[in-house]
Amino acid sequence: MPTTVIKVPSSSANIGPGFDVIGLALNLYLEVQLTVTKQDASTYPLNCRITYEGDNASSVPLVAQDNLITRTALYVLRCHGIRAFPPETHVHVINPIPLGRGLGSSAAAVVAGVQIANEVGNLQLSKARMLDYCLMEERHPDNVAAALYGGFVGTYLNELSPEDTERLEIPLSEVLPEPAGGVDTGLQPPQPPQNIGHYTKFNWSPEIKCICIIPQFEVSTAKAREVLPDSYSRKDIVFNMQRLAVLTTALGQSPPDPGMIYTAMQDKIHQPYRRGLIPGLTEILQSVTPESHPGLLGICLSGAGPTILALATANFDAIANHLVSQFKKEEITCDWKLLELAKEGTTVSQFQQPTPQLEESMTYASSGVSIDAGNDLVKAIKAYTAGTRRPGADGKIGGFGGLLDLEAAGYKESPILVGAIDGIGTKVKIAFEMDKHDTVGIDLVAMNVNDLVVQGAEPLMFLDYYACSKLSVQNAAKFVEGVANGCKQSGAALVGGETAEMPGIYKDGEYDAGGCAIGAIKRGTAILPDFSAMAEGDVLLGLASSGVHSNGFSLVRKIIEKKGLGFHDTAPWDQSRTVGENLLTPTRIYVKPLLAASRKGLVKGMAHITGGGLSENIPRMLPDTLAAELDARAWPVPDVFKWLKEAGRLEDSEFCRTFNTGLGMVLVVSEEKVRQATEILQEHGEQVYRVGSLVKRTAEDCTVLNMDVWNLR
Ligand SMILES: Nc1ncnc2c1ncn2[C@@H]1O[C@H](COP(=O)(O)OP(=O)(O)O)[C@@H](O)[C@H]1O
Ligand SMILES: N[C@@H](CCOP(=O)(O)O)C(=O)O
Repeated sequence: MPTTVIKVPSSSANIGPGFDVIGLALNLYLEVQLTVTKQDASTYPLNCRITYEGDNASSVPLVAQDNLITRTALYVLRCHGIRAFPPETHVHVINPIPLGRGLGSSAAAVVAGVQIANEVGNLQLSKARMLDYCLMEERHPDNVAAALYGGFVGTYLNELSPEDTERLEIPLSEVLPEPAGGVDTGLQPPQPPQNIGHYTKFNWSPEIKCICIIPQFEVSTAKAREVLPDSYSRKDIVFNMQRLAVLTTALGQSPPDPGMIYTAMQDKIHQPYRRGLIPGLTEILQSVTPESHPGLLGICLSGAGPTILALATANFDAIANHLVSQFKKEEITCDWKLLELAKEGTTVSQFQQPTPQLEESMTYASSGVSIDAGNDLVKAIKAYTAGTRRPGADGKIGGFGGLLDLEAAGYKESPILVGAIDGIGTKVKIAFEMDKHDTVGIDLVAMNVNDLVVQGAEPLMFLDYYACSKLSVQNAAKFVEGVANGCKQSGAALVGGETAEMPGIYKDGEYDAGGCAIGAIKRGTAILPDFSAMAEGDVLLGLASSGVHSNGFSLVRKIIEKKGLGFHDTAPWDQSRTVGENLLTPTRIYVKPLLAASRKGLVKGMAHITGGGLSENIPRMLPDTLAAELDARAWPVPDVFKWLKEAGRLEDSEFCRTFNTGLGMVLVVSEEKVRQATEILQEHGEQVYRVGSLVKRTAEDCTVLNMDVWNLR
């Protein structure tokens, strides 16, 4: 039996000066699971069974003619000559939107009701017509337009003909079957006029997040409208219109301008009159400014209150904690939520529930693992893997194992095989935050193939492992696109992988990834590092990194958080990109240049600078008798590292034990081969620095001289 899932976003209306005009859909959703069993009769009134979980569950009526959601559905059905729900309709509501707090719970309920009628009555209503029905009930268009269409919207109501105006102004009790009115009331309720309201969507800057401070008491919107005057002075109207015109554009600009937005969010039309309903309102609104709380853009009452909406780009906890403590002075307890714009409005989707007999016999899918999604993914990524074919491997996937013909790959004599396995650590978290999944696969390949190539091995094949809670074919396919991209850069064929759906292990929307590369070294060629060839006085060459690469991200995220930055904020060290975009820069893959140099016998050893930074990785390529001595003045430290070092107050030694500091690879080359090695590497696009030399080992295995240059600005 199919279940229809209707998801309606919450909304914040007015945003200061836009009383009854602007609405902002937010990513906190009312969900209705709707099932019609198609049996002959039902024992429930109007054939409708309601179950409810969520805010105020104990006080929400569970009778079809009383509950706002089903009453609305009934009104729409009756306008179409359908008196009751089809037997038996089960409406299961999951509602995290707090009721009566100014977050559009009633608008969400009304929109859900209209959608339910559209589904069970097969009415095929357009969204514009649904808006008419919604407006027969919620007479202000701001919340319902946002809930229905999503985004940041501006709305107006049309001037209607006198008859239509009369219809629209019919009191609610005459429109809807009144709770106590029984089955015959509202038999022929008034149809809504056509095109009661219009809306448009404004841009919304992706940096802006919505801090909602939700006091633990209700203010009914109806009551909060009763306190408003019937007319206003021209001065007050002009005050609001001036701000409103600026605000709708200012909130779409990137980066948003706090100075402009803070003033543009002020209001003289509703907030001053509602302060009697919300203790301390005026003082609380005035208690924060962009100067006192950097990151804040503006503050206002959300809808009719009592929720306070603070728009901000950073410092969310500090702003929220301050506002919660202001309410505390009035002895009011609050919750708070950090919400974001819900771009999409109401969505309707279907899922097939197991039939009653099948409910007994469980399926793999019922436990949360979808074989079909896995198959869809394999289809989606076939083209990517095919793009990685190379001599010896056809880049096809789907077999039990991935094959590679060594002879066809150019290894006539049995070679030395080298294997590497690695992950990308918590860099994936930034991919989740940015909803950008096509580059972390490159990082995964880089971490493995860079480890192979430092031994002198040519990467030949790669296999990846992607584990998640629920498979998003789209995200996983993007991830594999990145893996294939990395494979192409390093000449390895992507011969297989594993996608694991493990409900309960990972958080929704998150995943982890690992990968394994196999490479080969021709028999007779040096396996690196070549300890016996290394000598005091050998030169250390460094190759520039592309940024943080894939290590140290737990520390990076901590520093970003400590500085109150979000991943969508402009990077303080790179004004052209956001923090997240900059940090997602893929790890550089050094395979082709390093193979070119090592195959010419120009390199004695190479160190891939990963977790452990310079200090821990360089000694891994050295014999016990030799140590590395680097001069920190010899290579430029990228701006991202300068910022991280200062923002995290990192000690020099900690800095070079955690990060690559600008060098992704360090090579040992004899003095006479430095020029040739440098030329070959530069021809392959590398930036090469002479960063130090090998010295006799005493106590330290790696010393970096002149680290104080890292602290000069
Ligand atoms: N999901 C729901 N189911 C039933 N009734 C609801 C639901 N959501 C809202 N309501 C009704 O709407 C009232 C709140 O509406 P309103 O005063 O406009 O506040 P809000 O700012 O939350 O929209 C609730 O007290 C309740 O009667
Ligand atoms: N423009 C309306 C908005 C009411 O929003 P709600 O979320 O409190 O229902 C008003 O200010 O009255």
